[in-house]
Amino acid sequence: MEGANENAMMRPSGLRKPNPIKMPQSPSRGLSEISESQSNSRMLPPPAPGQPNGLKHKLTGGPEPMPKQRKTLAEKAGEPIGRTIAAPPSARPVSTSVSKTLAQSASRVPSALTRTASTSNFGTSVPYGSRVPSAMSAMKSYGRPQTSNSHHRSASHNSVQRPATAQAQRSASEESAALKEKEQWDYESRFQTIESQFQNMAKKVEGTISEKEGLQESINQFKNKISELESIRLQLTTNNTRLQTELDEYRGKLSSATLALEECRRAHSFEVDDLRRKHRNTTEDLRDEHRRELEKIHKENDGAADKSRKDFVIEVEKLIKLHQNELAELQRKLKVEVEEEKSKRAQELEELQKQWASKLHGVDIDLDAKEREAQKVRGELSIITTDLERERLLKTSLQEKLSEATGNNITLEAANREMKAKIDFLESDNQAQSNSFAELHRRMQEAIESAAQANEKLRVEETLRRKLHNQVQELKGNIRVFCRVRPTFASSETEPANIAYPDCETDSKEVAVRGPEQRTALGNVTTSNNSFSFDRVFGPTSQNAEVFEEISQLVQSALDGYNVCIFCYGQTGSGKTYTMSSPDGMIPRAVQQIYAEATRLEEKGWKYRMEGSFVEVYNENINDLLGKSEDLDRKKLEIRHDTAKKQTIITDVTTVELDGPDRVDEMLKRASNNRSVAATKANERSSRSHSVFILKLVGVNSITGERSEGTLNLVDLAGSERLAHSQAQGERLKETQSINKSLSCLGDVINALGSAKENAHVPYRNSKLTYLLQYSLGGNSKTLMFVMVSPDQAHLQETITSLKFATKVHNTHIGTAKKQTKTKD
Ligand SMILES: Nc1ncnc2c1ncn2[C@@H]1O[C@H](COP(=O)(O)OP(=O)(O)OP(=O)(O)O)[C@@H](O)[C@H]1O
Repeated sequence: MEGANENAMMRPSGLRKPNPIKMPQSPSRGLSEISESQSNSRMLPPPAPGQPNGLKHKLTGGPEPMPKQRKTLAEKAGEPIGRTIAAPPSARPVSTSVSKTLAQSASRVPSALTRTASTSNFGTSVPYGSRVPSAMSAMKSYGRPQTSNSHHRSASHNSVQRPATAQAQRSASEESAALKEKEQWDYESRFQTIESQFQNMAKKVEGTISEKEGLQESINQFKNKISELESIRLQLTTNNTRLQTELDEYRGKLSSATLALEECRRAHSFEVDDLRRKHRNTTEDLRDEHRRELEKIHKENDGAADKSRKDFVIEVEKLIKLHQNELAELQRKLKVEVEEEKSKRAQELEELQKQWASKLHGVDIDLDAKEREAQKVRGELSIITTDLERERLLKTSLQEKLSEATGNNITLEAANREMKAKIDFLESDNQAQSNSFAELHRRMQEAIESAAQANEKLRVEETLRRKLHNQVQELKGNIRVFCRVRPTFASSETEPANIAYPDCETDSKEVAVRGPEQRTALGNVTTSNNSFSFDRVFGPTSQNAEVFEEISQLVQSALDGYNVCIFCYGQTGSGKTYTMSSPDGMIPRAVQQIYAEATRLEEKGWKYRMEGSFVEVYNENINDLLGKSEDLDRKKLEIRHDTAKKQTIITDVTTVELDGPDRVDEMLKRASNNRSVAATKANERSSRSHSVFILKLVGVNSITGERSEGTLNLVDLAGSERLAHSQAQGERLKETQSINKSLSCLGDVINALGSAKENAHVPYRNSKLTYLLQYSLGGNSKTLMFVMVSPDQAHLQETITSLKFATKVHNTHIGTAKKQTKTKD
C-alpha cells in the first residue's frame, strides 16, 4: 500500500513529494493533487513483453526507452532546485495522440523544419521561467487550454488552500509542530510549481518531436514521388524517339503523294477544258432551237395576248378608279388632319407668341429699367464729369490764387515790414496818437447821437407831414375832378372842336368849349360858350408825367392808409386807357412811386406788402383779367364786403404779390391779352367794359408799432357815349345799356354821397361797379375823377355831356376821409 502511494506521489519531473511530517490524509486530498500528466502516465497500458513500456519510438521506430528512475523527495532534498529544472530528463513519455496531431499539422506548416531545428535545443537554450513565442503560439494553435503561467497560478492556489485544511485538523496545543508543518507546506507548494513548469516544458518538447516526425514523413513521401517521376521521364523519352522515327516515315510518304496529286490535277484540268468546250457548243445549239421555238410560240400567242392586255387594261382602270377613290378619301382625311394640325399649331403658335410677347414685354421692361439705369449712370457720369471739370477749374483757379496769394504775401510782407517801421516811428509819439484817437472817438459818438436825434425828428416830422398832407387833401376835397383833353390826330377826318383853356398859364382849372351852332327862330346862328371849372385841367400837350405829379399826392395817401379811387370817365377814344394803363400811365407810375416811397420809408421803420389784382365789369359781370382768358364771361366772381374791416373781397380772383415794379408790367400785359382775346367776340372790349386795378398796401412800422392798410383803385371806365348816339343794336345795345346803367349808378352814388343828409342811403348795390368801389367812394376814401375829353368836333356833344357830368361830381362834397390805421397796444 505504501509502495502504491509512492508511485501515485511520483511526479512527472521525477521529484518526490516532500513528506517529512506524517499527516493524516484524506482520500479526496490525495486525488486533488494528481495532475493531468500524472493521470496520463498512469493510464498507459502495461508494457508488452520484451519492451520496457510497451510504446514504440515515433522517429526511430525503436522501443520507447524506459522512463528514468526518479529520485525520491528525500533523495533530492539536498539538490538545488534550479539545476533540476534546467536539465529536465531527455527522454520523456510522449502522448501518442498528441504526437500524431503535431506531425499532421507540421506537414501543413511550411516553416516546420525551422521550428523543429530551433526546438531541438529547447531543453538547453531556454532558461527557467522564460517564454518561447514559437512554442507558445504552436501550443495555442493546437488548442492547449492553459499556458504554463495559468497552470502555475492554479497550482499556487491549491497550495494556499491546503495548509488551511491541515490547520483545521491539527490540535491547538502543537504550535511548534504546526510551524514546522507550515514550512514543510511551503516547500510543497514550491515543488508543485516546479512540477507544473516541468510538465509544460515536457509538453513543448513533445510537440517539437511530433513536428519533426511529421516532417520526416513528408520528406520520404517527396522522395518516393521523385523516383516515380524519374521513371515517367524515361518512358516519355523512349516514346519520343519512336514517334520521331514514325514522323520521318510519314514525311517520305507525303512527298510521294504530293507528286501523284499534281499529276492528277493536270489530267483533270485537261478533262475539264474538254467538257467546257462541249458544253458551250451544246448550249449554243439549244439556245438557237429555243429562240426558234419562242418565235413560233409568240406568233401563236399574239392574239391571246391582245385579249388579255385589254382585260388587263380594264382591270387596271378599275384599279386606278379604286385607287383614286381611296386616294381622294385619304386626301380628305389628310386635309382634315392637316386642318386640325394647323389649328393646333396655330394655337400653339399663338400661345408661343403670347409667351414670347410677355417675355418680350418683360425684356422691354428690363431694357427700359436698364436704359433708365444707364441714363441715370450717364447722368451721374456727366455730373461727375462736370464736377471733375469744375474741380479742375477750381484747382487751376486755386493754383492761380495761390500764386497770386504768394505774390500778395510777398507784397504784404513788404507792407508789414513797412508798417512795422511806421509803428516803430509812431510808437515814438504814442501818447499824442492816443489822445487824438480818443478825440476822434468822442466826436464819432457825438455824430452818432446827433444822427439818432435827427432820425427821431424825422420820424416825428413824417407823422406831422402825413397829418398835414391829409389836411391839405381834405381842404382840396375828398372828391376831386381833373380834366384832360387828348391831342388831335393828324389823321383825324373831323374838324377839331373849339376848346379853350382860359387860365392855362395860371391855375389851369378852366376849360371852355364852344358848343355847336344853333339857329334861332329868327334864323340867326348862335353858338353857346360852355365853360367848366375843375381841380385841374390838362391840355392836349400835357404829358402823363405831369398828370401823375398831381395825383401822386393821392398815391401817397394810399400808402398812408387811405382808400383811394382814381377813375377815368369819358367817351370812347378820349384817352382813358392811355392815361391809366399806357407804359407811362398812372398805374405803372403809381406802383413805381409806391415802391420808391416804401423803400424810403423802410429807414423809418415801415415795411410794406403789396398785392395787385385786375378785374373788369362787363355786362354787370366781374371777370378776372389775370386769370385764364377762356374763363372770361364764364367764371363767376362774387363781391364780398367785410363791413367791420371796411374791405372788399372778390372771390376766386387772382392776386399777385408785387415784389418789384416790373411785376406790374406783366400784369398789365396779361390783362391786355385777355381783353384782346375777348375782343374777338365783342368788338373793342376795352371800350365796352370797366376795368379796375386794385392795389392793396399793408404797411407795418416796426419802430412805432403803427400799421396801415390802404387800397388804391385805378378804374378805367367804359365809353360813356349816349345810347341814342351810339345807335347800337343787339349785343352792342346790351353792352351800352349796362355801361350807361353803371355810369348812371356811379353818378347816383356820388350824388348821394354829396347830399346834405346824414346817413343818407347810398345806392352802391345798384351796379356791380359801384358795389365793387363801395369802400373807395365816399366818406372813408379819397376819390379822383379824370374826365377825358376828345378834341374832335364830331365828339363835341359827348364832350359837353361828359364835362357837365364831371362838373356835377366836382360840385359834390363828400365827408372827411378816415385813415385805416392801427397802433400797437
Ligand atoms: N394824351 C394823349 N397823348 C397822345 N395820344 C393819346 C392821348 N390820349 C389818347 N391818345 C391816343 O388816342 C387813342 C385813343 O385813346 P384811348 O384808347 O386811351 O381811348 P379810350 O378812352 O381808352 O378808348 P376806349 O374807351 O375805347 O378804351 C389811342 O391811340 C391813344 O394812344
